[in-house]
Amino acid sequence: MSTALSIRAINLHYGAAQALRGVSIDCAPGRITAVLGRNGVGKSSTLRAITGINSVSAGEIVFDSETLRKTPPYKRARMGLGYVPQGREIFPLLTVRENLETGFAGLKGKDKSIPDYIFELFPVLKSMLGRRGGDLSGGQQQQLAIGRALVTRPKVLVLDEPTEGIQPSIIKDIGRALQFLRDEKSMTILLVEQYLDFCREIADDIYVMDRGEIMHKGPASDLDKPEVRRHLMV
Ligand SMILES: Nc1ncnc2c1ncn2[C@@H]1O[C@H](COP(=O)(O)OP(=O)(O)OP(=O)(O)O)[C@@H](O)[C@H]1O
Repeated sequence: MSTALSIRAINLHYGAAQALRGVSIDCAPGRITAVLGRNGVGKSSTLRAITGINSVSAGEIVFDSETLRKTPPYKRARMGLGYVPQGREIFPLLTVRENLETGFAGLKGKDKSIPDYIFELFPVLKSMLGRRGGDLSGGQQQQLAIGRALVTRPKVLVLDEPTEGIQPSIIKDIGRALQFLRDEKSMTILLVEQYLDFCREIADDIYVMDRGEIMHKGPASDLDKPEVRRHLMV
């Protein structure tokens, strides 16, 4: 299988505590890969290893045929790795437009624009361009965080729990947006989630984590198997 992003047997430690144990994930181009697992099993740590925020203690991450070793997060972003962090992390005092423009940092002069399709996906951002990020609802902030990542023109989009704390109608909009990015923009998407129904609806491939390890990988339909759900029950 060809991959756009490949995580190979990574370990990650916080001091003496090991958070990831030999985690391997392959993201096929133009598909949505979802990583599921309960709280604290290592989903965010996996994404932070991919983006370079946290260093791995073993294994490797291959993106766009390049092995990322000490590559800092801003260089990974410039290479085309877009990241939507858990909790959104938008800038509350900047306007919506300014938040989106922070995505220009790694772009060449002629590319420094906000693609129109972002406003087609999330019309609310257009109507609120002059408002401060902090004035937006949680769901609107999530749309802004996704929009900001799209401004960077990512080849691979990585999202940490995009449905967390968000109302159902906006979850639907986000699901549709991710499917559009996959189907119309051939984007490769990796997301971590706890919301099973969302993953069953939009994901192609799933990985299930438990206590720092991958316990299962397969098609999204595997979410109906009792032995897979066992790892996800609280
Ligand atoms: N900065 C940190 N320092 C020390 N331990 C950490 C740190 N971040 C995470 N951990 C620990 O590493 C383990 C994995 O955490 P991680 O946040 O990756 O899990 P998660 O599956 O994303 O959970 P959640 O859904 O709650 O975000 C947990 O035991 C957590 O307590």
